[in-house]
Amino acid sequence: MIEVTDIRKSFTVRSRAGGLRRRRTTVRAVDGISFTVAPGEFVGYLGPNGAGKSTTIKMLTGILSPGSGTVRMDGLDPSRRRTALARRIGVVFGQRTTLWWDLPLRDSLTLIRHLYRVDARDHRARLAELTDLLDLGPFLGTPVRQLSLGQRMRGDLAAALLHDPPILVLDEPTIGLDVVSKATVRGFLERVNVERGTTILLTTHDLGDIERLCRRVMIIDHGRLAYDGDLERLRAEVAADRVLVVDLVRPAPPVELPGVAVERVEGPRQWLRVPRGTNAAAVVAALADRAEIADIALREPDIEDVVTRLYRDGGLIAAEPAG
Ligand SMILES: Nc1ncnc2c1ncn2[C@@H]1O[C@H](COP(=O)(O)OP(=O)(O)OP(=O)(O)O)[C@@H](O)[C@H]1O
Repeated sequence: MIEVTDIRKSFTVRSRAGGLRRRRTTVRAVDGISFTVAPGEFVGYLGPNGAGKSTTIKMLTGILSPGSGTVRMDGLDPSRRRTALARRIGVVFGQRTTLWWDLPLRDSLTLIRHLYRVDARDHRARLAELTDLLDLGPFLGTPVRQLSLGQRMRGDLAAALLHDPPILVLDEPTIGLDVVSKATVRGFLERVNVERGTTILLTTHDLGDIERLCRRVMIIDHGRLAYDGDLERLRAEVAADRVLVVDLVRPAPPVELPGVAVERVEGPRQWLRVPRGTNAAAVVAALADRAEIADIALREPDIEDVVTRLYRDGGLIAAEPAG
């Protein structure tokens, strides 16, 4: 169980304000966030760059203390009980590894057994299981520095789960992975969640991760929760529109078509928002009557669109408990 109550964290940033003068500004990285993740839930944590995701994750894992508010991970306060917490949670940061760079993967995993004081027999059984699920066998003897990104990520997942923690926190676990490695990692995470009942909080920019794995999503922007609820409801209410990216032969004023809003114009390129229920082919045909088209592409909404739209429209969907 993860319980977060009104956490906040600000950073003071110094910048040059011209000449020798320096300006201090305060960045409210996390600005009053509350949520609960029940045991066995698999929740996606999304938001645009700089929204406050990593800062939240750092507070959940005890790397940073909240400026105010409380965090309880399986009942523990992460910033005060880091050692006890380490045995109850697994953490994976896609951008860096917890493995020892020069050691073969197997030795890294053995060291982790000692760190977490896992019983030797339990360790053997768990390692065998994880080796099988993540197909680690072919590279257990390879030094971590020689592993591909996908292999290393599988090694990191094994390291995070060797001590069988009830909670797993993942920060961009599929970043940079190819399609096959992504599928392996996603399939593995799904099994861990379903078969072991592990509670998982997943931060990602990859909507594919979310679609495959999470029923509930939380979206953060400017340090606040903009949405907390069902993925399907979010898609239906917010991400309904698609965007037609049109390259005209010559720059032109924003095209006027019924029901279609021009979002952006850059030289000959225009971005047209096509609402759900509007036939994109009919829009293209109407457009072709008015202007000469050089190229056209239809873009499905991605996470950034969803978040941008949530804010552009000003009407945040009220946060609601998962259900
Ligand atoms: N140590 C720090 N010192 C100063 N400012 C920081 C620090 N860490 C984060 N910030 C600022 O806090 C805000 C939130 O950053 P955070 O890393 O939590 O965002 P994020 O959602 O994880 O972004 P990304 O998707 O780019 O990883 C940003 O404006 C960032 O510049």
